[in-house]
Amino acid sequence: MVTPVHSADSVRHTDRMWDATGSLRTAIDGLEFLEQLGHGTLPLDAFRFYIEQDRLYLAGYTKALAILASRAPDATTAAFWATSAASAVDEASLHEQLLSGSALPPSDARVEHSPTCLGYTSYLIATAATEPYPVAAAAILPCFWIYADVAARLAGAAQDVLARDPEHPYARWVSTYDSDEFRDIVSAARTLVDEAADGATEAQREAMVDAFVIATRYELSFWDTALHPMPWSHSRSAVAP
Ligand SMILES: Cc1ncc(CO)c(N)n1
Repeated sequence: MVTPVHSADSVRHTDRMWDATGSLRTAIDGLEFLEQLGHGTLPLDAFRFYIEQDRLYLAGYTKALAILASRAPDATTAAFWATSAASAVDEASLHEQLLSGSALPPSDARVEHSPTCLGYTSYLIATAATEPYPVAAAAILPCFWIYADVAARLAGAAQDVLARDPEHPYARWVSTYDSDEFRDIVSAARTLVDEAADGATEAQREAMVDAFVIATRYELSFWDTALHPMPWSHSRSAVAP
């Protein structure tokens, strides 16, 4: 029997990637933003800022997924990433509805990427375009997995919010990501990343862990900076007429 190169143990490479983010995930679990989101006590303007940034994020994420699709090893894998790109557009239209509806305070300020949002989307697009396919796939995985993990934990608290107000925008956020449908997608994405790891070199497998850690750090920062903004050191108005 031919033994595959990496079958010396049965630990999935995505488990190793997950374990490497242990301390970041502990920090995510303790985020005030998520605690308040789950309990419905998050200030509406912080949620609006998050949704505005996430709309910009989703535009970049869609492109990163489309690039990843073009680099996939076979048509089925390409179709999975391309379908995810299309789903991100649907997700963005939900954001659009939220922002134009009356649930959130109106804002006429011109929205530009926060440093975290621009850093994250630029990182995903650059990695999808220029890194080996297994590393590019690993970088995109936290977007799926961390969201499902967080939403599952927030679901209990959100039940209470939903019971009080079935239309609450925060409850809708949790139910989008804490769903069987989304869990199945996360599981399929994980399988594809494990398959990519099976065919990767040892150096690429290490780079996969690094990419997963970097993207998880951005996930943490994305929520954190919605409540505790880390704006550009100079605003646009300081340089533009
Ligand atoms: C920052 C971020 N990561 C992941 C998702 C899930 O698509 C999202 N909407 N936003």
